[in-house]
Formats: sequence, structure tokens, C-alpha cells
Amino acid sequence: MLKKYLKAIKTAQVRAVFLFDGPTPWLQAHRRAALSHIKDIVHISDKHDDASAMHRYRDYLGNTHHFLLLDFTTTIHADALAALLGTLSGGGVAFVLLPPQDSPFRQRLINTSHKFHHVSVMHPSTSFRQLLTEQLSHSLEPAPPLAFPTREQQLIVQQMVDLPGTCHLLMADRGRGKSTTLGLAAQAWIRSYRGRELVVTGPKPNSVATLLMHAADSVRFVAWDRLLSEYPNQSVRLIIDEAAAIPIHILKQLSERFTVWAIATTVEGYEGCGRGFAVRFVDWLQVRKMCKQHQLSTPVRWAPADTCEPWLNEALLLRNQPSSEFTKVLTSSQVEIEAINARQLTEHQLSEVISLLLEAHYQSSPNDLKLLLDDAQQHLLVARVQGHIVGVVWYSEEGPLPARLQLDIQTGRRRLHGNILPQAVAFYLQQGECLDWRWWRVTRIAVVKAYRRQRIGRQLLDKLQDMAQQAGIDALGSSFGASPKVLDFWRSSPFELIRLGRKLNMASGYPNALVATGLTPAAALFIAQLHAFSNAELEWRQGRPVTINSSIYRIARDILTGFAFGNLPFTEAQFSWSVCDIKYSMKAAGLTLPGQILKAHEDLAKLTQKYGYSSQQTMQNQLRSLAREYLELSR
Ligand SMILES: CC(=O)SCCNC(=O)CCNC(=O)[C@H](O)C(C)(C)COP(=O)(O)OP(=O)(O)OC[C@H]1O[C@@H](n2cnc3c(N)ncnc32)[C@H](O)[C@@H]1OP(=O)(O)O
Ligand SMILES: Nc1ncnc2c1ncn2[C@@H]1O[C@H](COP(=O)(O)OP(=O)(O)OP(=O)(O)O)[C@@H](O)[C@H]1O
Repeated sequence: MLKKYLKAIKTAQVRAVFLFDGPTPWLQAHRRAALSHIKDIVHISDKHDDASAMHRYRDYLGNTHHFLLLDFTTTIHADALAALLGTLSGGGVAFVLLPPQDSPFRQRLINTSHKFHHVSVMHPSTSFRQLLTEQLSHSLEPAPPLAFPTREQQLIVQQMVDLPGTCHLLMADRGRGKSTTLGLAAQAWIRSYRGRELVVTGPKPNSVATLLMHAADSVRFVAWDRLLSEYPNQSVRLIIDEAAAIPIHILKQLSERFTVWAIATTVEGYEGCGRGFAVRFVDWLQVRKMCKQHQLSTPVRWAPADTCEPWLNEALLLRNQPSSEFTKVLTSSQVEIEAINARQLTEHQLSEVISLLLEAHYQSSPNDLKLLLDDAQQHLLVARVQGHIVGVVWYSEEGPLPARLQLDIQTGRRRLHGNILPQAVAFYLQQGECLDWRWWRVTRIAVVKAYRRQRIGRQLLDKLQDMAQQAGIDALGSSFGASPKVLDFWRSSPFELIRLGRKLNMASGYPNALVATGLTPAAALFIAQLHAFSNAELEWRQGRPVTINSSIYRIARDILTGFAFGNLPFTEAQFSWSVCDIKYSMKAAGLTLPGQILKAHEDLAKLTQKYGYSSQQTMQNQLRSLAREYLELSR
């Protein structure tokens, strides 16, 4: 029966998904059976050594697979589910082991599956034979033959060759033949413009394998970090494949430094940078370069009759209409704000919230839907205008953290899941007292484009603050990629900047910012002090003189102590050391420090080279022992 079913779905070029819903021993028996019967099966699990770890799912993107075994018995990884099913070819089968405990998200996968043939739920009481017989009763027409290359592909290849000075954007869903088109275009390029070399880059060599296969030696792969470090400006004509899995600021650098002929990417948003990648990067690119967007709508990895994709779109709320760009003016009386949990929203409201998050936030992905539905610490505030959701705050409860773990958290030996704000303050700023507080963290805030700059964002934050005050919360805060506009928004609110990281976040291309506001007198004072410290650090980074008060000095000593005892890296303590040095100079302590070390523009790598240390580690260790001595002498 199984053979017959596999043959039928292969002829129809549709994919089959089996969701296994039952107790652990039964799930494990099916896992073992799948592994023993199927040789080339992609096996992903967090539990078993013979599988790839769940978080490595991106390693499989850009390729085509016939069998998948997704062991979600610990927890469902919604991003991995969406991404990996996109690599399954027509006629392929995915076995998905659900966790034994029920949850709203798990239930959502099961409930939505009932509407789609070939997405079936297996229970211990189900006979596999019966299930397959039932599936076979739905008509399975042979797939219409697919021309290679398709009309759509031919047209794009032709336009790419005809317009060599344009940057061609191929943005389409998974399995539409993007990489193949680029491979064919590369071949056509070499035929038409003989001798002019083409280079392809992507997140990994493996992720451009399809492109290389179809390019027939007309192009070579160079990793993007090598391009940026070793290749002179304008030295290559470049194709970028699987662009959503490359950080945006890297894509920007590549586009500025080289002639980018084509960029291909999916737009669903679970590959790395998220769906906002498309929004942000294409906006950025189009004002700088002549661009042309191409459509590839017909799936080639499976037949149009496939049901797996529409199932995923419904289950994970992936297909949303982009919202209107035109400003809609409102009066404040129109806006209603309501606190609600995702589980209480209607299907329509839930899809409004998710599409707003997906559109506005580069890091949003299907895992957010799962978290919002399954995790009791996650809450929403929604702003409605005439019944439609136009703004949302997603906030999470954080802290207090168990007393027995606090020291380990502050010294960086432990990091608990979630609880981002208290842990960041305790670790980076070495201020452990906030680990006892109850925090609410704004995980995301977003307002529909047409309604921005009309104080909806601000009203949402004000309401959140009132609710937090009533609930006896100590502090509110947020952590995000600090683009100048987003920082302006937060700065205009009662939230204060308490840390601006020095490194750029790989996904956003901006440094990470922490903002907070204290709701109890003690928390308000504490946060005001952190804010003053952070301001002083920003002045120092810009080379301006820094004014130090007693709380800035106290925090600086705490941070320097954290560095001296090996908890923090040097770059996190450099400013604090310079604060301490102003208050009580190294010289006065009878110690000498190489001249430039406390200057903001010097980092450890440069300093290690400059002062001839054998490694950054050696230098850091020496600095640590010097810091210990200094702290002792300057007490
Ligand atoms: C944790 C996080 O989510 S951080 C990421 C924040 N979210 C996003 O970036 C998603 C996309 N952006 C948005 O959804 C919106 O622009 C938001 C949520 C940032 C702001 O929502 P809005 O309702 O437009 O903000 P609101 O009208 O309340 O702005 C209040 C003040 O903030 C400042 N501000 C808001 N947006 C901007 C901006 N784009 N540029 C400069 N200042 C701004 C202004 O001072 C503004 O007052 P003004 O309009 O009187 O000058
Ligand atoms: N016109 C075609 N006819 C038949 N097979 C095709 C055609 N175009 C592409 N293919 C094959 O279909 C599969 C998907 O194509 P490709 O990898 O180019 O799509 P993609 O949109 O880049 O996918 P992904 O988003 O997963 O990277 C590949 O195995 C490819 O060889």
C-alpha cells in the first residue's frame, strides 16, 4: 500500500506530510522504523545523536530532499518546519513527530491539516493502511509536464542578458526555480560576454549547489567574507543567491563594493534575516541602483496541485496582504487599546497581528506565532481603529530569577532562556540587583504603515506603563536593533537608553540597544543611573570629555571588577576603565598601561597587534591582572 501511495504522489508530484500524534514510545518506534526503511532521509532532532541538531536546519536550505524526519518531540520548531518542507520535492514525504504534550500551536497544526489532502495525522489507533487508502481515494492527477526551462525562467534569463547594467531581483517563494534561473543566466552571460568573469556568493557553498549545477562552470563561488576582505572594489560581477540568509549590512557592503548583477531570495522570512529583509533591503537597494524585479510564481519543485504549501501558509499565517502605504489620518478617539493574549484572538485578528509583526520586524518568523500561542509569559496589547488592528505591543514577563543562579548569571556562567533584560543588565553592566525584579519586556512594537506618526505607538507604551504600574511591576524595558528612527521613537518616550552595544547585530546591521523605565522609586533611581552611565559612554565613544559622578564611578568599578575577574571581555570594560582612570589614575596607583589602551577607537585586535602581544587572549590576561592590581590599589 505504501509503495502504491508513494508512486501515486510521485506521478502527481505532490508532497505528503504525516503528523504523528501519540505517546513517546510509539513516536520512537516510528522514528526508528523510518530510519531503518529509508536511506536518504534528512533527520533533524534535538534528542538523538544520529540526527542533525534542530538549530542546524538552515544547512539544508537551497537543496532538494525526498524524505524528511522532523523529530519535534521536545518542542516544535516552526521555522525549521516551514523551511525544511520547502526543500521537499514533489513525491517526497515528511514524517513529523509532534511533542506528546498538547499545546495551542500543536493543536493548530493538527486542526488546519484536516482541510488539506496529503497532510494527515497518525494516531496510535489509526491504521496506516487505512489512512493511505483514504488518501488514495482523493483524485491524484498526473502532474502536467514541466518544460525546462519554463517560460518564466527563459524570459528572466533573456532580460538579464539584455540588461547587464541592471541589478535583477528574483524574489519568490521556495522551489520556484530561482537558483536554476540564475545558473542558466550565468551560462548565457558567458556565451554573450565571453571572458567577463562571474562570481557567485551565498550563505554557504552548499546553499548555491543548484545554481552551480545549472551554471556549467560559467561561474565560481567565493565566500562573502573573502570577497569583502580580499577583493578590491569593483573587481567582480556578482550574483548573490539565498540572500535572506546573509546579514543585511553585509549585503549592503557587497552592493556598494561590487557590480551586483542579480540577487535571489525567498521572502517568507524563516531563513535568517526574516521577512523584513525583503522590505528593508530592497527599499535600500532601489534608491541606489537600477533594479528590476522578476516574478517566478509557478512551483517547479512540486506540482501546483500540492497541498503542503497552502497548509503551511494557513497553519503559520504566512500569506498576508501587504498593508496600504497611504497615510490614514485619525482622531485619537478612534483608537481603542486592549490587553489580550494571542489565544483569545479570533483567527482573523491573529492573522492581522502576525502580518503586522512579519511586515514590520526583520526578525519575525513562524516561531513567534508558536511562542505567542504556547507560552503563558507572552502577552499582547492591540490598538484598533474601526475594528481593525493597526498597532501591537508584544510583551513578555521577565524575572525575578532564582537567587541560587544569580551569581552565575552575573558572571556569565549561566544564561537562562528568555529573561533578556535582567540578564543583560546583570551581565553587561554588572548590576545584579535587577535580577530580583519583575520586568515586562517589549519584545516587539509595530504600527501599520498607514497609521504611523499619529501617536499610536506612544499610546500603546503609555497603556502598557499604566498596566505595569497596577500589576506591581518594577521596570519596563526593551532590547532591539538600534536604527536611528527606532531610537528616536524610544527616546521620545519615558524609556531611557541604558546600553548601546558596540558590535553590530548580524541580522539588523545595527548595534543592540537596551532601553528601560523604572516604575518603583528604587527602580527609577537605578535606571536613571544606568542612563547617565550610558550617556557618558556615548560621549566617550565620540571622543568628548566625560563628566563623572559617584554613581557612574560606582558602576564603572563594578564593570572593571567584572573584567578583572574574567567575567567580561575587554571591550565591554574599556570605557569603565577609562572612567576609573579619570577618578584615580593608573599613574597615581604606580602602574603603567600602554598609552592608547583606554581610547574608544582602539579595539583589542588592533591593540594586540600594536603592542606586539602573541594573541588577544594573552593581552587580555595581562590586562586583567593589571586591572586587579589597580582595583586593589585604588580602593
Ligand atoms: C522592540 C521593538 O520592537 S523596536 C522596533 C520598533 N518597531 C519597528 O521598527 C517596526 C516599524 N515601525 C513602526 O511600527 C512604528 O514606526 C513605531 C512602532 C516604531 C512607532 O509607531 P508610531 O505610532 O508611528 O509612533 P508615534 O506616532 O507614537 O511616535 C511618537 C514619537 O516618536 C518619534 N518617532 C516615531 N517614529 C519616528 C520616526 N520614524 N522617525 C523619527 N522619529 C520618530 C517622534 O518623536 C514621534 O512624535 P512626533 O510624531 O510628534 O514627532
Ligand atoms: N524548469 C524546470 N524544470 C524542472 N526542474 C526544474 C526547473 N527549474 C528548476 N528545477 C529543479 O527544481 C528544483 C528547485 O529549483 P531551484 O533550486 O532553482 O528553486 P529555488 O526557487 O531556488 O528553490 P529554493 O528557494 O529552495 O532555493 C531543483 O531541483 C531544480 O533543479
